[in-house]
Amino acid sequence: MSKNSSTATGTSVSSRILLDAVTKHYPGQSKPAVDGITLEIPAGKIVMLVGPSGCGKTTTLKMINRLIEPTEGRITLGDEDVTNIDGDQLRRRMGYVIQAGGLFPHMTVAANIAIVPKMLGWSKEKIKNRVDELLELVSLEPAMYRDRYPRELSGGQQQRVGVARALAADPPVLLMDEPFGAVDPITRQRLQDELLRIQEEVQKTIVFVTHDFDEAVKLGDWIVVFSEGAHIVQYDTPERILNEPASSFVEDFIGAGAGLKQLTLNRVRDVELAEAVTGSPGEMAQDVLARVKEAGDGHAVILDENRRPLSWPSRRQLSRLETIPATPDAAIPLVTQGSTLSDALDTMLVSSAGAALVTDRRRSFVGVITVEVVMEAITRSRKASAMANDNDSPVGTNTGTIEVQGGTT
Ligand SMILES: Nc1ncnc2c1ncn2[C@@H]1O[C@H](COP(=O)(O)OP(=O)(O)OP(=O)(O)O)[C@@H](O)[C@H]1O
Repeated sequence: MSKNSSTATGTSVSSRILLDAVTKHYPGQSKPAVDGITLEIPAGKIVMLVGPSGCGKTTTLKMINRLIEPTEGRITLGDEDVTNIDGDQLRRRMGYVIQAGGLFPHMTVAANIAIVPKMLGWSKEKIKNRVDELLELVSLEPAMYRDRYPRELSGGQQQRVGVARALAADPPVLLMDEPFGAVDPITRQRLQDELLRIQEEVQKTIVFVTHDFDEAVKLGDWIVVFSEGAHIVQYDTPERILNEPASSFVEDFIGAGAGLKQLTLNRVRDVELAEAVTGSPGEMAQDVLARVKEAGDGHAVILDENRRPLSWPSRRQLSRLETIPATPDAAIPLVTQGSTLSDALDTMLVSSAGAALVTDRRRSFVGVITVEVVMEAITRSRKASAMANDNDSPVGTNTGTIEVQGGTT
């Protein structure tokens, strides 16, 4: 549901973007890289641009913030034609995130995030508060990270700072070009989950380029499948693209296992979790073991004082302990309520536990998800016809100027 109103981190109103018969012809190229595209990006939604290499995704994205000038056509943001306004000014209103965050190596994390607010002449106090607020938003402890340099961060942390920087001046639009392309699959999964959580709070209009169809299904409210020349082969919801691919081109692009990909559409919070016996550090292990036996369980979840999972010992491990240690076990399979069932399944398979611990937004324990529950969900989503209401489908064609329909949302 898009809210389109004031947000948790600012007061800007999201805006619809419209590319109206936009063409990009690079000098010396025989064919246009983008061929007369008309594309509506609804306000407050995530629209994913996917397609084979060289089909014109990045060119389309960069024309929106005028890093690339269109050869023909018009682009509007809300009611405003932005084709002729100053490019620098426009880019302050559109956050831009690229692979590896694109951070300036000689500037601290705080200085990187503060670039646009400084240009806008904010006071030192306001900038400092905003930097800390954004670091919190992207799950980086401000006191620990604000004075570090990019080289002192992991790839995933750099990417988070990149997102924080793009959000700094609370722009209505975020443009993201393969932002998670350079990180390992587990970090990528976390960053995707975080983006979805942040989007729940900030409700931006997001255009996101990716090579990865699974990423498109997971993040997109809408997906545009391009062929060469940014020709729109299908512009639809992830459900409908999976269930009713418009052509064999789209089918090939989806690849094998469309049924399994449906799992990307369901989240852990949508399924029933199992309860678990819990224990605390310092308790007698035999007391915890007795509770595990009484409940007929195989394991106990050890929680810290904030109910965050520390470890997940089995009966056998408990029987070897005297008191429960406070040592965290980095290898326990953990997912959040916002994780997709597909990611949950991956986590379980990697850990071979056949189950994973589920935490909420504050990382507190809420229950256990099992492989059985995920398998049931696969059966259910196969049966469910994913016929979403298509009245609100945004416009996407390559056939010339469209009539602009009602308002900015
Ligand atoms: N500066 C340029 N000059 C000439 N041709 C270009 C330029 N930039 C891109 N192109 C061409 O335009 C087409 C579209 O490129 P674009 O980078 O938009 O594709 P893409 O879909 O983002 O590709 P990828 O997924 O590989 O990043 C390609 O054929 C590319 O070779």
